[in-house]
Amino acid sequence: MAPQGSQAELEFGGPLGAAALLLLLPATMFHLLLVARSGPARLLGPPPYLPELEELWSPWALLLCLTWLGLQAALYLLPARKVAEGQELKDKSRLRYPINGFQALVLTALLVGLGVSAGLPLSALPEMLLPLAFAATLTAFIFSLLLYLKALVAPASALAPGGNSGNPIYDFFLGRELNPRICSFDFKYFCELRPGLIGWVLINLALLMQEAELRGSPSLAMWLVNGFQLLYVGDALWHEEAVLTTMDIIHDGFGFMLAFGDLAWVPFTYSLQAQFLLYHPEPLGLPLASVICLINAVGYYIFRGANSQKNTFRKNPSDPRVADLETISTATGRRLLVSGWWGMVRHPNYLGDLIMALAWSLPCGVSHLLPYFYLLYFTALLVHREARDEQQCLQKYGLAWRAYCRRVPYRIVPYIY
Ligand SMILES: NC(=O)C1=CN([C@@H]2O[C@H](COP(=O)(O)OP(=O)(O)OC[C@H]3O[C@@H](n4cnc5c(N)ncnc54)[C@H](OP(=O)(O)O)[C@@H]3O)[C@@H](O)[C@H]2O)C=CC1
Ligand SMILES: CC(C)CCC[C@@H](C)[C@H]1CC=C2C3=C(CC[C@@]21C)[C@@]1(C)CC[C@H](O)C(C)(C)[C@@H]1CC3
Repeated sequence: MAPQGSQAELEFGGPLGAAALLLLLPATMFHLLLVARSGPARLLGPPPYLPELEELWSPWALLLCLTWLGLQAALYLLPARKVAEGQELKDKSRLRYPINGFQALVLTALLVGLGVSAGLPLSALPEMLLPLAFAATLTAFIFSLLLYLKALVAPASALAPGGNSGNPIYDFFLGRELNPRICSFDFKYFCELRPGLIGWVLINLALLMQEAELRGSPSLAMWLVNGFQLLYVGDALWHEEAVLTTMDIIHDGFGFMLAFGDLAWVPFTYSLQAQFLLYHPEPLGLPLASVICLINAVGYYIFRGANSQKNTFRKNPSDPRVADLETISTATGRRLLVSGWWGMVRHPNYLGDLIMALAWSLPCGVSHLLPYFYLLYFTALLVHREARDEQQCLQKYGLAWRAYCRRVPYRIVPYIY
């Protein structure tokens, strides 16, 4: 049995690490936003200047940010094509989740399309990125504070395995409650997939439109970055149910890390390549563009194949698509796949995701390190995530997990790592 509450091993360097990340993550996001629009675009140098509060704070940006959250919340509440059940909780119950994320994406696209044809100046959005990021950070901070307070009155069975150390900074950062809800509105599930991911592709689109205004038409590089990332977001929302088996939903509490990650970090840093291209146009020929498309397709094939194989297997191990795969039994009754994608490395889905991350940076050329920030950050995130997952699986499956590790020795990249 995993240790709970204050006895659980502290992650992210404990309270000190959490306090440092509380400051470092927003600072990095603002650094990237400032550097992307500067001439030298130096990832590792100092920011071109330090913005004054007037440049960051705008009541209009806050209003826009809250309207966006309100719109996505309204779309979340619309009737869903399906209601899915989550994994079994400590008290043996299962929560229910609406599966209508893709519908929200399509309806948002329709609304934005209507707005633009009625004169909505979407291409003005890139000029507002700094105050919008500030408003999103402020919203995430206040929201996390409310979540922390809400958890004070939550029953012990509703608390996450981590995030309840008793140290307020650590617990605020990691999140105390596992699935904070008001009635059937699940805040973590809502934030993980909707406002941030859809916001990200909307920012990308606005950058594409501004490039078209500036240069007559969007560049091929900008089309590729927009297309690849739209595919990624569309795929996440199409396979929305799969998020119910991720570490974030099953294990992590909902605190500043995920609230800031979902609402601010994803839309404003994941759109970095498109931001870079607006200010640093990169000529791209068709032969190189085709190679980059091929890299993205290979990454997507591995990512989707691996994620779908595991989800199908976890939902129904006798499904004909996975029934022939080799498995090993564990003491919990759940089995582990040891052939197919999951027999190649222990995290084939991470490998596919990383290959796609490379394809998103390549259209920006190799003259700057900045567009490769996502690839570097993502490698660090996935290596750390893999180690956390490994720890959790060892606790869950014990000897069977060790047998799996012997059978499949590489973690993410075959024969390398
Ligand atoms: N773009 C981004 O910023 C991010 C993207 N991601 C992506 O999210 C996706 C989900 O990632 P994440 O939640 O970290 O982890 P995974 O989807 O890899 O899930 C890990 C879990 O899968 C199960 N599992 C592991 N090995 C096996 C096996 N051999 N057979 C069957 N089940 C197995 C275990 O849970 P159990 O046995 O309990 O089912 C384990 O805890 C990934 O594709 C990742 O790339 C993740 C983070 C950030
Ligand atoms: C701000 C910090 C550095 C950490 C925050 C991490 C979060 C940004 C990520 C944690 C797990 C995520 C996932 C996705 C987006 C990023 C975050 C929230 C995901 C929704 C992206 C789309 C994928 O298809 C997915 C598998 C659904 C992802 C699930 C995990």
